[in-house]
Amino acid sequence: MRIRFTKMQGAGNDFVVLDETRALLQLTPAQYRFLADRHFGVGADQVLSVRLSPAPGIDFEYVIHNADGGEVEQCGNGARCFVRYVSDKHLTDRDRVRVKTLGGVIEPRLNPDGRVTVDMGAPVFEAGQIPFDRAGLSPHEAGTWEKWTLALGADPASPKVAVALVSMGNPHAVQEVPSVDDAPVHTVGPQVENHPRFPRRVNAGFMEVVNRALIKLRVWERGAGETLACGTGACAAVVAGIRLGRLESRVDVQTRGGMLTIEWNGVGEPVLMTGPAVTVFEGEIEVPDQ
Ligand SMILES: N[C@H](CCC[C@H](N)C(=O)O)C(=O)O
Repeated sequence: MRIRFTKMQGAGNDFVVLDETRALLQLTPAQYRFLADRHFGVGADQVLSVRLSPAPGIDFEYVIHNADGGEVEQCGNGARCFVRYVSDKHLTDRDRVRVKTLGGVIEPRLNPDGRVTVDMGAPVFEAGQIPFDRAGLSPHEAGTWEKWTLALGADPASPKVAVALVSMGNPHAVQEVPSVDDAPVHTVGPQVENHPRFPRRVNAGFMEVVNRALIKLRVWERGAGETLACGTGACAAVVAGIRLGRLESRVDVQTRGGMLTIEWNGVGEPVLMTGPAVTVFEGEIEVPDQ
């Protein structure tokens, strides 16, 4: 099957964007993996599908697949690219749209300065909330949303990490580190991602607090590995830091791919994320029938 795609990136988190407003492509997980493959396909962290919505008051549906082919609830950097895409393709004449994802309704809007702000909705804290269900807990793991101790091995003497559990529609386990440059992202990241505490896996954030208005962040993403930036991960890290009294209500997040700005005014309030959204190139590719 030959399909057209648009390659986009938001702070270096990159995407294959598919226009499904006229017809659904009905791709398989293997075909999503092919599109995301950096050697045999286009190459991306996620594949984003743009669809119309039948629901009143909702303009579009936004379907997100990770590079491993799995469908997930939310993608923040992708949401900025989403509104840039529908505006550039004249699929809407408005700068602000309401978009339904598996993880809830979000509202991205184009700003005059070319950056994009997304109302990401309100965060959810682990309290037996989905997807932080309690299945698979071993006796020596326990805690509250802000300090959940994860044993990184079956042996009781194995190393442990303390994470803050925040859902932005998709699940995040954030730990504070003295330096993101020295953080064990590629060893501890996969261990947290695949920990039995998270039956649907989890995104593993590593946050360095520089001051009350600036953090550095690296994220080992569920289903994609370390990305240059993670929008929902930036939201989750800042929300955790604010609730723990470590950060102000407006924080710049320095990622390896660029700067994001997160604003949050407290529990029950929406998280606003602002950052770049760039179209890199358009293309066509023959996708194997799998
Ligand atoms: N890997 C994430 C989805 C993409 C999130 C990230 N790219 C973002 O910008 O929020 C998950 O499995 O929940």
